[in-house]
Amino acid sequence: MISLTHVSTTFAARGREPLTAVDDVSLEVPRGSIQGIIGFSGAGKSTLLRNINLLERPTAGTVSVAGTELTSLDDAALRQARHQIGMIFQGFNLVNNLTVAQNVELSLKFAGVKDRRERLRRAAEALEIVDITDKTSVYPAQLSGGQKQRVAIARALATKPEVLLCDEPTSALDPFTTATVLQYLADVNREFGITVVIVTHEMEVIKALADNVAVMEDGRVVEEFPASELRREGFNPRTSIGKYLLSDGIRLDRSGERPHESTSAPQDPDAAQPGGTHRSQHTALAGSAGGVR
Ligand SMILES: Nc1ncnc2c1ncn2[C@@H]1O[C@H](COP(=O)(O)OP(=O)(O)OP(=O)(O)O)[C@@H](O)[C@H]1O
Repeated sequence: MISLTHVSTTFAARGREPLTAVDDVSLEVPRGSIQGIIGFSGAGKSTLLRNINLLERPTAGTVSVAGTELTSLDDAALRQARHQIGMIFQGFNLVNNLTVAQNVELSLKFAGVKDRRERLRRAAEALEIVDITDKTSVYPAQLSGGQKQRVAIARALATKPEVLLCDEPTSALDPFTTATVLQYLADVNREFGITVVIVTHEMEVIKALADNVAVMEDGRVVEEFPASELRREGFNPRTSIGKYLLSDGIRLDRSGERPHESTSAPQDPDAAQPGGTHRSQHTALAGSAGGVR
């Protein structure tokens, strides 16, 4: 369904060293599956996600979605093809001076649905999918974070996309609301067969939702595995960053020792514990992957 072949994205700014955010990534996402992309801050996850709908055009490589090679399309054809790809963001990106219904209707307007009644009907239908029909006339400021994300999901679904790209969709939400939003994403994947790609730094999100996992570091996909592996006892990710991401969340060093910084990735994060070595992994990873949230 989604096929990335040798995709690279380099940002070049005058007076600065070019920065390769995505470095020669090839990835296949099967139709109807949920692909998780995980990695530390700065690993290139968001850039790779934005490469899929060409919100960020890769500097090299090809991107195909549903059999169409997006990287070969002209601007008009690309605008049309993008209607097959919905996207939601960490910050929801709703238009504050439009009501909930108008926010969803706007995406249909952009998609070229000319008839207003048809737009309103489809907006209501999309809002029903995420059970938020009681809020159609309110403004985003009157909604909770979880409600805003549900409206954003409705807006993304209104054009009946085949693919839904999710950029840290639950990072701004509490755990309970996170579970609710993930449930809606799981439901739309199952009910409508929508292929989902979700970027997150939260392993819990990957465990709950993904079928397949890609681990990114320094712009590269360094490891891929089926998410079911995460539930298998004895599963041991191949790379140190994969192992680290599997570890049990935040553990603070209370020893008072402050190991000197290393710029290389840890060799054996399983060995982290307790009293000192863990922080050195944080600093080591911060050096190699741009920091840990
Ligand atoms: N438009 C841009 N111009 C220049 N550099 C950029 C741009 N967008 C991203 N970068 C850089 O590319 C690298 C990868 O960024 P990206 O946002 O893709 O990482 P990420 O893994 O999604 O991080 P986070 O989890 O913090 O969002 C970072 O070093 C970032 O500063």
